[in-house]
Amino acid sequence: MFDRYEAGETAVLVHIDFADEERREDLLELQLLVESAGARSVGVITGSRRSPDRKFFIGTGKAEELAAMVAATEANVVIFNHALSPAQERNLEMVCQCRVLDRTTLILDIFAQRARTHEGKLQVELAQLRHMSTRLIRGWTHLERQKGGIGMRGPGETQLETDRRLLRGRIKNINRRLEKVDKQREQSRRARKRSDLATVSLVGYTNAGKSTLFNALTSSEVYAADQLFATLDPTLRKLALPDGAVILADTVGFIRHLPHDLVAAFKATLQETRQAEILLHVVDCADENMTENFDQVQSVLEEIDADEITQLVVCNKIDLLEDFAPRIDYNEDGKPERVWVSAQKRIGFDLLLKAITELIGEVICELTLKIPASAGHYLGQFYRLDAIQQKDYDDLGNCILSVRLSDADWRRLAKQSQGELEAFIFEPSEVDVTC
Ligand SMILES: Nc1nc2c(ncn2[C@@H]2O[C@H](COP(=O)(O)OP(=O)(O)OP(=O)(O)O)[C@@H](O)[C@H]2O)c(=O)[nH]1
Repeated sequence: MFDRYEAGETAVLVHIDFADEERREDLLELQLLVESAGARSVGVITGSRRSPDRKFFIGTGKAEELAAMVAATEANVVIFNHALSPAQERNLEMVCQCRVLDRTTLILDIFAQRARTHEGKLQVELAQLRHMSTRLIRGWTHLERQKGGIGMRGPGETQLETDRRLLRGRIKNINRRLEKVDKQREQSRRARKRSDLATVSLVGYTNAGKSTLFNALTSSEVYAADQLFATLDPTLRKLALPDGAVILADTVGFIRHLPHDLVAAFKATLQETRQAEILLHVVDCADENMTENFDQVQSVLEEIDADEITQLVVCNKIDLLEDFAPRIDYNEDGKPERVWVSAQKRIGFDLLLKAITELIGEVICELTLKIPASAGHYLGQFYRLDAIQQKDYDDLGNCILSVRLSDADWRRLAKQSQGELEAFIFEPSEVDVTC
């Protein structure tokens, strides 16, 4: 990280307080993000507004104040804690005479630095290219083009100079390669399902301690660092439980207002989350923004249709709380709801494994359905989930289907069918089955 500081990327940060909760960001988090990107903050401009100014996002007076601070500090980049329109970026660059980046570009840059696998790199490149394509029209020529620096790193950095036609070609090419990787991933997921091991996916706000927990539980060496988004690619390991085993998946850290392009680009990674039987939602219980971060993660989970999956909240970093012993909190149905641990100090792991074991028994559902020929389209849905254990037909042409799938998948399908699938549940002994 130090060589990045030596590279001398100095930034003036701009943070505006909005009354509107939807637009509100956290200044401390921006500072962490900037640090994670390897830059050094040399000044901060703050203010409050009802809504963004069309031309500069901040008002004209603030824009002048910003330009003066850039000149005084000799900063080489301005970073906004908000999403800017291409026109606002261009106008601000004219006034400040330096590069101006928005929050999306900053997050994409961090992702570009951290991506480790082929798939992760492709996903980041795709998101960067999409973001860039909205900004290609602007007059870059008035600014000195330096190689490197925030927003210019990563696989897509040379693409700014290419025309839209080339950019579109590149996007198409990446999409094709990603589709291929996606298929391979799907195959390995199916193989995993066949092995009958449930998948437990770690989710959580960035820096909550997922990778540390993943490493400690599986004794592997996934990159864990006190930087945001140290994890970008899902990593899978077998985790032994007191009676059995599960697949543990480490996934990307979430953040509020995760750029939409990024959610789209990371679809495959998040898909891993969607298909898990249990989510371990890791929270940093020593962080004062704990509740807010928790809600942000929940809303991303909703967005990717993963909010129906059974969750166990892992309250991590209890070593930072005073006099705190590990424990399991149960809900009124007697199911484990929260476990208090320290991933770094390896405290409370026995309780965590106990809680996962207790939940695993509840999350797989096995059913037999009698599906009439007229509702044959449901079969494809079970095939796609690789949930079919046995398939027979009775004399009337009804399909007698034994399925094994996660409780969350079943609930999702049942909801989509508006109750029809539930009406097909039956006891096999009721009919005379002929193969
Ligand atoms: N004190 C303390 N620090 C912890 C604990 N667990 C993790 N950390 C620290 O928290 C920081 C973030 O941990 P990571 O495991 O990289 O977090 P992550 O959730 O994987 O982060 P992303 O990759 O950004 O999503 C690191 O500096 C860890 O050493 C803990 O139990 N106690």
